[in-house]
Parts: sequence; structure tokens; C-alpha cells
Amino acid sequence: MLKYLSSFKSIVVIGLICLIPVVFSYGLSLKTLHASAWQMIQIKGETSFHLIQTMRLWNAGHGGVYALVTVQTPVNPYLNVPEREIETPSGKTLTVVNPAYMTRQLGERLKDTQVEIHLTSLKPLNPNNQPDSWEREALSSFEQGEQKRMILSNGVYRYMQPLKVEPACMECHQSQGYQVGDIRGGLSISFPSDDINELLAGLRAEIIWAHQIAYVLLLLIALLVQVLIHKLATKLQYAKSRQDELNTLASTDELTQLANRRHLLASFFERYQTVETQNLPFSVLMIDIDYFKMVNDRYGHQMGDQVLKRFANELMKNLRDHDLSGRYGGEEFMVALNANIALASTVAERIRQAAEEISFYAEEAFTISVSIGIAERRFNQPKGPEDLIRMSDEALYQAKARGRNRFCVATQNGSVIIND
Ligand SMILES: Nc1nc2c(ncn2[C@@H]2O[C@H](COP(=O)(O)OP(=O)(O)OP(=O)(O)O)[C@@H](O)[C@H]2O)c(=O)[nH]1
Repeated sequence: MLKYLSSFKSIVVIGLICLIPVVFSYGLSLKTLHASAWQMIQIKGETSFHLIQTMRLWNAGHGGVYALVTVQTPVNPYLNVPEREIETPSGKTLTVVNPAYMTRQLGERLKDTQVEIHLTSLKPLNPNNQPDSWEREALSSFEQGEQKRMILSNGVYRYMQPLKVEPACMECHQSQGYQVGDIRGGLSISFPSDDINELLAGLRAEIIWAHQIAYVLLLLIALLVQVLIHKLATKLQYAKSRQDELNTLASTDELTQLANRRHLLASFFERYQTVETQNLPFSVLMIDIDYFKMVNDRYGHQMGDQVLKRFANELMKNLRDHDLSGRYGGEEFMVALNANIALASTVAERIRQAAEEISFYAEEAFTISVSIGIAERRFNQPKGPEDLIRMSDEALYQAKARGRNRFCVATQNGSVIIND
């Protein structure tokens, strides 16, 4: 499998790409976890507050309740109500426990459970009910309309809500000018963060674990996809190169490696359309190796093949990339140029000279020559591409007839201009 993964670098890149969604999801999960934790704290605080507040209202609804005066429940010196203490017929002293006193007592009891409740106010009657700095700030904001406050401080979650005057409170506090709905203070509840932190740590560990597994799975899938893509790309590349090979084979002459007749003519007809539309000069050079049969007869067919190959090679050297060329048949070659008669004649002469300069050796040294016929579209005004080829072929015939190793140009009336 590894051979399909192009490089170590690509594996690293895939690894990093897979990391992006996993890290994103991990961050999102942690954010949701912390939001849920704060919601839990809020529910815990709200529930506790609601329970205490219900007890306080029960107490207020009874106008306070009497309890036996003991060391734990002394007479409340800050409570100024008639019959604050009463004697039972058996001689026991009872004292009024109002909601505030009851809340303080509940707070004392809860201390063992590490939960603390603190009744406080910005103007407390009892100096023990002074707010700390966080409570003071919360109380001030309650007066501005805030409904609750939470904080995690020194390993303790704190929750606070304002205490509003309820109709049940009015029986005792009407004389003090209290109004229903007034904020007279607040109740802060503190509970240790350990249990929630423990729960969070457990959930966090599970999230990490799940994301590690997700990352490994994602990485494996991505690597598998990469392998499949690589395999597919290799197959496509192979198919394409095979197709290119077949196209080249289908369009190339095996011996000379020039375009074969079919491909040459197809390109020629296409180019003819373009030059005709744009009315550009366009010349055809029909080239034939002179006395080629003699080469075959004297030096053998293989030598003949060598001659064709080397001439084709020289021909290519004397043409530009844009020029069309190919093997028209046997020892005949065709060239098409975007050139007028003058330029086409220069090229023909260059080719003629180049052919002359090739030296061959069989049993003896020998050279070859070529004859060339030229026809030009604007000059000869053919009826079409086939007609232009016919005209160049006729000029070639004339070049042969006039002694070979020369080029002839077709004229409009069919006769030829000869370069002597
Ligand atoms: N070696 C070899 N010979 C070929 C090939 N194709 C055609 N020929 C030969 O080329 C020769 C062409 O001879 P001719 O048509 O008589 O022309 P020529 O001998 O060149 O005479 P002119 O054209 O009149 O100068 C024939 O003998 C063909 O067999 C080829 O691919 N290889």
C-alpha cells in the first residue's frame, strides 16, 4: 500500500488535513462540555436556592416559628418583634425563629457537607451578614436588574440570587417600609467544585479518546482514498500514454518517422481551410527522390530505406515547426508552407541542396538528388486543396522532365516556371 502513497511528505500533509476537522470538533466538544457544566452549576444553585426560599416562605407564612432556646438556638438579639420569647406552662423558654434566623441556622448545619449558604445584604442588621467583595458586586448588580450570578473561585462554585420581599414577609416588615418586590439582599450558595470537576475530567477523557479514534479512522480512510486516487491516476496515465502511442503510430510513417499520407492530408485539408478563410499565401512542395529505383536495384532495398530515412531527417532540419510535412508515398514527400512563391522557392532550393549534400556509402560512395514541384494557392488559384496538390504534382513532373535535381513552379495556365 505504501508504494501508492507518493511520498512521506504527502502522508504528513494528509495527516495535517485530517487533523483540522478533528481539532475543530474537539474544540467544539470542550466548549459544549464547559457550557453544560455551567448549566449544571446553575441548576444546582437554582434548586438549592428554591428549596431554601420555599422554607423561608413557609416560615414567613407562619409569621416565624417558635423553637426551644438552646446553646445552638439562642435568642436572636437582632429580632425586634413582640413576644420574641415566651415561657411554656412547663417552664421552657421558646424564641421566635424568623426566616433570616432559620436561614443562618440551616447554613450552620450545612457546613459539614461543604455547602455554604450565606444570607447577606448591602445594609445588614446583623454584622455577621456583611457581604464579601463578590457578593457586594452581585448585590449591586441585582439592584440594576441582574437575576443571578455564578463564579468558580478557589475550587468553589458560587451561586447567588437576590431575595425579594414576598407578600408573606409584609406581616412582620410592613412597619419597616418594605414593599413587595423590593430587593432586601441576596442568598449566596457555595459548593465544592470537586464532584463537577471529576465529572468534567471523565467526560473530557472520553472526548479525547473518541477524537483520537476518529482521527485514526479518518486518517486511514484518507490514506485509502489517496491510494485509490493514485492507482486510478496511474491507470489513466498509462491509458493516456498508450492512446498517445497508438495515435502516433496511426499518424506516423514507420520508416521515416514523418507524418504518414493519411495524417499529412488530414492536416493539409484543415490548414487549407484556415488559409483560405484568412486569404493567406500557402504553398505545396511535392518532392521526389531522383532515380530511386536505381538505388534499390544497385545497393539493395535496405540501403534504399536508409536513403529515405536520412533524406527525411534532412528535410525536417530544413523546415520550421509550423510547416506541414510527410511521406506522400514511396520516395515522394510533401511539404505545405504558409509562404508565397518566392519564399517557397527559397525553401525548395534549400531542400534540393541539402539532399545533394547527403553522402551515402554502400559498395561505393554515392549521393542523391531530388526534384520538386511547387504550387501556391493565391498564385495558382486552384479549385480546392486536391487541385493545389495536383498542380504541384504536375510541376514535379515538369522538374523530372526537364532533367531532375531542380524545382519547377506551376503557373495559372498549367505551364511551369523552371529554375535553371
Ligand atoms: N527501399 C525502398 N524502396 C521503396 C519504398 N517505397 C517505394 N520504393 C521504391 O521506389 C522506387 C520508385 O521508383 P520509380 O517510381 O520508378 O521512380 P525513380 O526510380 O525514383 O525514378 P524517377 O522518379 O523518375 O526519378 C520503386 O522501385 C519502389 O519499389 C520503400 O519504402 N523503401
